Amino acid sequence: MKPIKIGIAGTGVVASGVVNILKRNADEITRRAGRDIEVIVVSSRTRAKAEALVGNDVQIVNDIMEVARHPDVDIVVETMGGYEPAKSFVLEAIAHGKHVVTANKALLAEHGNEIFKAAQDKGVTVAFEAAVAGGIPVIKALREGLSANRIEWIAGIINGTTNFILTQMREKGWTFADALKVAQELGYAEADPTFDVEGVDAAHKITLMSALAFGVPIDFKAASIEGISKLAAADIAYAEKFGYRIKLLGITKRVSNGTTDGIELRVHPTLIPESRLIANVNGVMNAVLVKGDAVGATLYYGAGAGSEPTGSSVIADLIDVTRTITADPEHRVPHLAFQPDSLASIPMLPLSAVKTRYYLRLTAQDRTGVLADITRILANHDISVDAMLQTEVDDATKEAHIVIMTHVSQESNVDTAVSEIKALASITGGVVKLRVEELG
Ligand SMILES: NC(=O)C1=CN([C@@H]2O[C@H](COP(=O)(O)OP(=O)(O)OC[C@H]3O[C@@H](n4cnc5c(N)ncnc54)[C@H](OP(=O)(O)O)[C@@H]3O)[C@@H](O)[C@H]2O)C=CC1
Ligand SMILES: N[C@@H](CCO)C(=O)O
Repeated sequence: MKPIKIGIAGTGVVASGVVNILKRNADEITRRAGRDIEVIVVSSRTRAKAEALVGNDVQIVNDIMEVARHPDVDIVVETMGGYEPAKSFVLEAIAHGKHVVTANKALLAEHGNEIFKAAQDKGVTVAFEAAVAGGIPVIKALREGLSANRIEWIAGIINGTTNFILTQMREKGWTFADALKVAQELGYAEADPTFDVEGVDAAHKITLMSALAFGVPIDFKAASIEGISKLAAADIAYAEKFGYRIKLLGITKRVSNGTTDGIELRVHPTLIPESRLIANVNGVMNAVLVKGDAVGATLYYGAGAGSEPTGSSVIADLIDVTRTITADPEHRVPHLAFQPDSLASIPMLPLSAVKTRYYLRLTAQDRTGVLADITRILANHDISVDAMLQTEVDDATKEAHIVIMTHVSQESNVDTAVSEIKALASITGGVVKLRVEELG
């Protein structure tokens, strides 16, 4: 059979992984795909960079649209990142009847509904395994392996950069800034690393997984997002005293009971019992826990970023698309796991509706009655205390830290209680509030 012809936009970290693996594992890939997969054109604004990657036998163009419109290309690979020109490039390629493989979660979280609709209308596929959790085939698991299940929840460490930073800070005492710099040097971070550290990248990924899990349209605006930039080393240490590790988690949950029906979609630093496997996922590694009603909890683990791990996912998509390229579009796996005319309209729940356990850290003056005031306020808002610790009073400031672990409480009640606690004269600093997930 004649080779499948590929055009790649971008010559960066991910594109390099794709090109290098395609060269190194050409035989294995052909045996799996049933035909050769051949890169025939790449775009680059720096010709020398592209030549160093693909040599002289591959066409190199300056204008990405030449890749999108190339008459011989069957599948385009979008590895530029960002919203534009990536969106125009992908839509142009679809309009020209090309299948698309992309690693761009930002693009799909913001514009995926429009892009998948355009692809469906044109009868082409947009594949995006590399967009979520780097080298871990979790999109495949959600779309295919778990398709018998009602998915109950997903919780994942889905940003390699922040997990790398948290690990280096905890294990090696690195500063946040140093750890981020190394993550950038290793090619893990986004072009704008605030997407990583402020939780936006994880929110893009959990938004895509939420749509796949629950059969709803992609709704990035519904995500509540909190990153790790304000996380204090003191809270990492106190959490450990209670037997917990702090990880940046993306969480999506279907809540369906007598009083609430909807989907939670959130990213925030989270306390996880240190006995859980996922609490021990370190460095750039990612892990995604998926709870299905039939299968129970399943865990997917692997490198969440980096050139070849991400290239591995891109090529898996290339092979998948190659295998189905001649299939009737109706018989391909739907983009969002559910048939496009079967997407449901389920409300997205606000953060105030979340019910979980909470970690609170207060800085208080050493005054009689302060603990009584705090516990009275918590009790008034239906929040019961599971455990508490108080540090020794600092001689200089006459302040101590009070750390409280609550039982399951409602976020809106906790927020009201926190405002009242902050207003107490004896509370001198802010109140740190972190969520706890048992993930049992
Ligand atoms: N790095 C990683 O570990 C992972 C990255 N991803 C995603 O993969 C995508 C690419 O990431 P990565 O490879 O790290 O990014 P890089 O910055 O390393 O590479 C991006 C490439 O895209 C090209 N490019 C960027 N902007 C433009 C533009 N305006 N016009 C034309 N070409 C452009 C550049 O090519 P040139 O300079 O040659 O023109 C550059 O080589 C992103 O969506 C990212 O989120 C997903 C999973 C993991
Ligand atoms: N910046 C992302 C790349 C992989 O999506 C991360 O660190 O996880």
